[in-house]
Amino acid sequence: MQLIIFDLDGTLVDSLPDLVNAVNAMMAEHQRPPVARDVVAPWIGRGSRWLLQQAFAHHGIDSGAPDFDFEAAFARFMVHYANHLIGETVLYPGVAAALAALASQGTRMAVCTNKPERFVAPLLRAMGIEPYFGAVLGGDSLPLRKPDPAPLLHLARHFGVSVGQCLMVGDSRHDVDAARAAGMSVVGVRYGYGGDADFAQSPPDAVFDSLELIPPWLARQGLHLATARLH
Ligand SMILES: O=C(O)COP(=O)(O)O
Ligand SMILES: [Mg+2]
Repeated sequence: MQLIIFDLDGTLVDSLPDLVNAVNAMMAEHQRPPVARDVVAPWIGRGSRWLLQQAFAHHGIDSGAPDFDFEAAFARFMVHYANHLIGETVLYPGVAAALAALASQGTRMAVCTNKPERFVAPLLRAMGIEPYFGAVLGGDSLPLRKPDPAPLLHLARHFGVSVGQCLMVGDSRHDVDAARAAGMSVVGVRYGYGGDADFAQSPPDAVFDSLELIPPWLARQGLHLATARLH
């Protein structure tokens, strides 16, 4: 693989506690009780607007109603998330080691997340992994976001590689759907927010419990391809 494109939330970082803190700061502003982490988890992966809409809907608030100022609420949510960006967020086990192993093999890497772009570089920097990535796209970097293939195709073009030379790594069906639509290979991580339920709907080529299993899997794939070429 020439380029590995990583999803962020649920794949590289466990940002659920901070996203929940931001959601619940919003709920408090709207006189609603906090939402539990396991309720919020499946709402992550389709972008911040969708996450906020789900939280309002959970408490019976129609954020699409004509008299509801969703843009004002979204702006408040962005302020809360900026305040909670790196409070409790951590790298998943094995991420640092896997990125180091891939970088040492000369693999180029990028991040494609639906999280708003302004948060992505500060978060990667705080986690100590920013230097690994040659490009980063957020959910508002382009007119279309995952599951649309546009950001993945944009990254392939940016690096000057074909889609057949790209691997997407993600935790949700939106990652799988985007990769399939782009014509890229895709593997899933089971520990994130989509999990087996998402992968049953949109099956990746392989599913792993740790990113550390990806470099040896890639090596085996390379071996298989080489063997196939010999025959
Ligand atoms: O939905 C989000 O805001 C982020 O999601 P992603 O990093 O999993 O794309
Ligand atoms: Mg994700």
